[in-house]
Amino acid sequence: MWKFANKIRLSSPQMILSKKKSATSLTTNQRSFTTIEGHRPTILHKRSVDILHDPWFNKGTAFSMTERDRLDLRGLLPPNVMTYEQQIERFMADLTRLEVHARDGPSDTNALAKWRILNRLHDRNETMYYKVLIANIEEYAPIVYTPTVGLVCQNYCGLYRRPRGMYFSAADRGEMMSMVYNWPAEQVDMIVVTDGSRILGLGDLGVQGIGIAVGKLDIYVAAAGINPHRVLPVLIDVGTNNEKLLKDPLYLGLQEHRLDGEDYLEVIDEFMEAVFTRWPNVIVQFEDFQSKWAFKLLQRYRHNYRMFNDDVQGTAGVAIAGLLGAVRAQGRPMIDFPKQKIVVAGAGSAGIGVLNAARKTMARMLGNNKSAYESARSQFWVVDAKGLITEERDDIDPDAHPFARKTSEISRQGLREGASLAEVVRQVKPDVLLGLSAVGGLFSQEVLEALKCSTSTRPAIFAMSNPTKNAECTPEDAFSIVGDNIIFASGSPFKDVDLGNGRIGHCNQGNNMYLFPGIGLGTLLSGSQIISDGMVQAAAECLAAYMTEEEVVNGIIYPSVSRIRDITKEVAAAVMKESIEEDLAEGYRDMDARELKKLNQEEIKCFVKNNMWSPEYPTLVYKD
Ligand SMILES: NC(=O)C1=CN([C@@H]2O[C@H](COP(=O)(O)OP(=O)(O)OC[C@H]3O[C@@H](n4cnc5c(N)ncnc54)[C@H](O)[C@@H]3O)[C@@H](O)[C@H]2O)C=CC1
Ligand SMILES: CC(=O)C(=O)O
Ligand SMILES: [Mg+2]
Repeated sequence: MWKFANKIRLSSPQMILSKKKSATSLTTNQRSFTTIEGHRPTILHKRSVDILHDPWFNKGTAFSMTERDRLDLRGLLPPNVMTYEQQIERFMADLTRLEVHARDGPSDTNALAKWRILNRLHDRNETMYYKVLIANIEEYAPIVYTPTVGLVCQNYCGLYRRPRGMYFSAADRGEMMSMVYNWPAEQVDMIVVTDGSRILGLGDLGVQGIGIAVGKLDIYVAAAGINPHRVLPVLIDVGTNNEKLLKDPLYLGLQEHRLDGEDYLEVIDEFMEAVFTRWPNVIVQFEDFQSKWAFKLLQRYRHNYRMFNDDVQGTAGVAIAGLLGAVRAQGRPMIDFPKQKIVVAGAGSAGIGVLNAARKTMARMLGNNKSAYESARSQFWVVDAKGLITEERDDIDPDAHPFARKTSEISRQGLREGASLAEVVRQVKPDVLLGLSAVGGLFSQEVLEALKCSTSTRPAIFAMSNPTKNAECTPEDAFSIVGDNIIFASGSPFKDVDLGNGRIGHCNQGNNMYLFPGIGLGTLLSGSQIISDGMVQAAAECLAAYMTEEEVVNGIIYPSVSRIRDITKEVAAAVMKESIEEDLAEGYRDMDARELKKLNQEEIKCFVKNNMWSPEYPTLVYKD
């Protein structure tokens, strides 16, 4: 029997299959052994990701729940268990969709093919992957990040190959504290977590949203030099309200409607407790949670955990830097910012985040008192799906309430509750038109024509929604309709516009990628246990100050992506400095809080630079 057992230990399901096929040539004894063997388990000497990375044993999404528990795989795979047939169907569907994907892609028709090639390299050789990414960041950030990452998430169930990251689902309640130990890394510095409820401007993509967490962490490694062995993408699967995914037999997530209320909070609470128990110094970035939860979760956790919400806080910081750049581009000092009239289209997590931060920045410039705060409010007009938001609206969202225009004000301005964006722009003649609506083409010809009457010498257009097809307008339309003199920024990259006669209309990328890596790195290296408003503000001010006078006058208000590692280092140093000044810094490794306090600005920058990971092959030695 032991002899048999030893034989079986070396057997794989594939080997058993081949023995079965040639059963006719075996003796009766051997034949009956083969039949029994077919039902016997294959004994493994591996656990967890080592199994998933071994093509001999890997079953991918077909591991049953009991196997996942037995082999420490729970959480390492999408929650939906697939049959062999479904796996093949998914694979074949993906193969045949290849051409459609290429056509459906953004301006680069090969974008998805490039993503696949890069992804395969990522699976094979991380060092080489990040070397390629860092050296060609301008070319490949649009592939691993917006816009292509949006397409990847939309098609994730077809593209899914090797799992990357962890999945915590509503079905894992009560198990997360142990599941978290299935992740192979002893130390995790950075988690990006999403519940997939609002991926870029593409809506609820459920479990497929994990792609955005992977993409953001790629930027963390490339821009901030966070060690890739210490990052963890996480998808919390609480179901989906996307009816198409609920009906799709090949969908990899839970096929039930999203949890809500206390049930939802219980899941997120349990996840937070689990990851901070295993890795007390981890930083958690919340990403692409629908607005309904984005603010609530931020308030719930920000005072007790090292976390921030990128869409609310990172976007706000990037927008503030761009808005200040736009003031400078008009040839005015930044202190004139409180005089800017700003129309914002979109009052979700991103729009409201920007509005709150812009109002605070103005108020600080005006004296930081109650009247300054009130006066700053009157510089904003907010338009959402129902038009201009005023206090006359019945079901006004509490987060948008502070920006609802008063009836007396709007009647003076010839406006009304629900006025269209074009009407608002026509009447207000704003300095800035900023879109975070997720509605592609919202800045229509009519809206852009209306902006021609802006009272600004240099109107600014921020079409910040992602991915490319959700941008509120293209730079071509903006420059050709409003004029050559405008400032233009978009969330996803566009090419500069040729204005003729050797002149260029600069297309800036206004994306939170310029801040979140530095916020994360600065927090990590300071050892701050929370991320304060001051730290985020310091990051924004650093980005604003990064651009030279000459660049800004030429309409360049954000750095090129090729400089992202340098700007991230500066942002991280600014975040660290602020955390030291606020007495939040508890130190990192050998650098304790007292030592940190002794560092001057240059020394902080040097400390940051020295702690950024770079892709180099280490010398490897074997130790039992
Ligand atoms: N560039 C960047 O760094 C960032 C860009 N974003 C983008 O911002 C967009 C919005 O994100 P969230 O605020 O989280 O989404 P959300 O879904 O919470 O909010 C969208 C808002 O747009 C409004 N809206 C819808 N149709 C409209 C219309 N026709 N006119 C005016 N407003 C309209 C909605 O009423 C809602 O207030 C997404 O496309 C996202 O990709 C988000 C974060 C960062
Ligand atoms: C850039 C980003 O975070 C978003 O579009 O949601
Ligand atoms: Mg986001």
